Amino acid sequence: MAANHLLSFNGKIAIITGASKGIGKASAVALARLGATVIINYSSDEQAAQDALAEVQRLGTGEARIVRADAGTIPGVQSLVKQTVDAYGKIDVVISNAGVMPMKDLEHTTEADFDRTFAINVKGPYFLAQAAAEHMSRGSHIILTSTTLCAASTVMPGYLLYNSTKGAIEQMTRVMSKDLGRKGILVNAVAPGPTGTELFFRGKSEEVLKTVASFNPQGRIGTPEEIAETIVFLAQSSWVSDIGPILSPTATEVERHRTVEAVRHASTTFGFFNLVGHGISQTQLYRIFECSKLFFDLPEEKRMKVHVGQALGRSFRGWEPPLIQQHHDADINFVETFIVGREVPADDPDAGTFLTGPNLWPDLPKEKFQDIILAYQARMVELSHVIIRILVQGLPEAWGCPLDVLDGLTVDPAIPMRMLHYGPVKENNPLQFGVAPHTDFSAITILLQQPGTEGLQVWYPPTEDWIPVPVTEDGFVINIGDLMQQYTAGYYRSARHRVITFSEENKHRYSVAFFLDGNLRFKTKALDGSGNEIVVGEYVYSCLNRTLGTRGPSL
Ligand SMILES: O=C(O)CCC(=O)C(=O)O
Ligand SMILES: [Fe+2]
Repeated sequence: MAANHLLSFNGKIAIITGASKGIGKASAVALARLGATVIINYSSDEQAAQDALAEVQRLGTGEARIVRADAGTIPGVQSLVKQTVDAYGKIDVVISNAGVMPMKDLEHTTEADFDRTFAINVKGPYFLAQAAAEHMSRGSHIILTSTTLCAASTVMPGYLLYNSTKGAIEQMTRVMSKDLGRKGILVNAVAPGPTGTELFFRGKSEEVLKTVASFNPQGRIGTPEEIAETIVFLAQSSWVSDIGPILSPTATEVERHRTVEAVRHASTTFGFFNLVGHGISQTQLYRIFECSKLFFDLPEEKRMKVHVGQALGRSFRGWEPPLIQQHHDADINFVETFIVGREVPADDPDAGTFLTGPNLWPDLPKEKFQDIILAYQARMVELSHVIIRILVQGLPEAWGCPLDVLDGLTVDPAIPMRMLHYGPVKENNPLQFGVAPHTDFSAITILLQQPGTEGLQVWYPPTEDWIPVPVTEDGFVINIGDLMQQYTAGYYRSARHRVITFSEENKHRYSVAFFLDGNLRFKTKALDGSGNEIVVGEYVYSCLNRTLGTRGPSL
């Protein structure tokens, strides 16, 4: 599993401009080390490109090829894209790294200097993004290169022209991320400070280098490898987090740290991520859908026997027909649900209290239904414990949270699990949702989507867009719920999401949403120390009551 994680760029195609030297070369090597196929673009130094190619090939992990093209011209970037797509059929990562750094102040800039510098540093990246975007799918990345103005601006008038181009790149990044965000392509920029590349050393005296190094908080000039690490981080698919290294006893600290970082990044940015590397076999995973089908195929009178109204007291479990739970008065939710909770015997003193009690089991063979569902549920409790700990490790260090700070959540937890069935919806009515826009009340939700179906979408505020959440084979969708957002004072985002299953075909969709609400008596303040204590039971009760409207069972 650890090895698998190390090769997290397996099958990914990355174009890197100006990759024969410096930061571009270091990025090509770093990505190839993780399994990527790298397109090493260069414009003039054939020997350096061959050396970079050889270095990548020596790794024996990723593939590579060199492509000569002038990354500062439109025909150049178009040819680069064409050669890549002809060979590999797609592009996953574009790193616009090629650049020039002439020393030109206002007085000494000629029109030719201006045009050439803007062509390589701005025009090339602009049109490369344009040419590449149509071959890039959701979750792919474009990374542009800016520059950092450290401390009090260290930029001397001599770099007026160069820094003008980098200013353009920064604005381009902001707006292009919105433009391409609509297609799910992520656009970022790295802004290295003084970095020890050949381009940087050119024309600088020892003395100048010393002065520049002193501007850096660490008193030294950075290395291309350090910048490449950031580029690799940005190029990682933010939707997918592999928790293999957390579960594997042989994984290194670096690998574990990478998982924590990926989860932290996704949870602060989207509030959603795909989780793989959980170690649960495909057979065990997908058997739960056979249970769903068995149940929802039962005739209505058999489903009625386990109607939520039959559940003991306020334990809230059993069959919930469509239309009960509503998030807004006007919306219609076309989903029916079979709810299973933690099995608490009827003679337990707490049985019948909120979310606590025995499950209602329909007239189906125990070994084909109940046993499989409870085994799945047990795995989800274990998995939720692992995820909670990863999330705790991703919290700001300044909060000083011990690893087990939220462990109490997973002790005898309230775990309503909704086995969901969306019948065919053929009418395209904007108010007709599988599930209307909402956030979950839970700490976290572990969702399993049926392969081959679609419909789940998440709201992404920066681009004000609903983004489809793809089904990852063998993967879970994890989302941060309201309770976790409260605990982390908003550091992790509880993201709005919805389900739309409208389709011309007669399509059913099944999914299973496991909500870790947590131990109902567990209480803590927000982990940054702010606010009042939150008691899980009280919190979830108030959230649930809000959405049930007048049609829900009284709790
Ligand atoms: O079915 C799904 O994919 C999501 C369901 C959901 O968001 C929910 O039940 O809270
Ligand atoms: Fe949800």
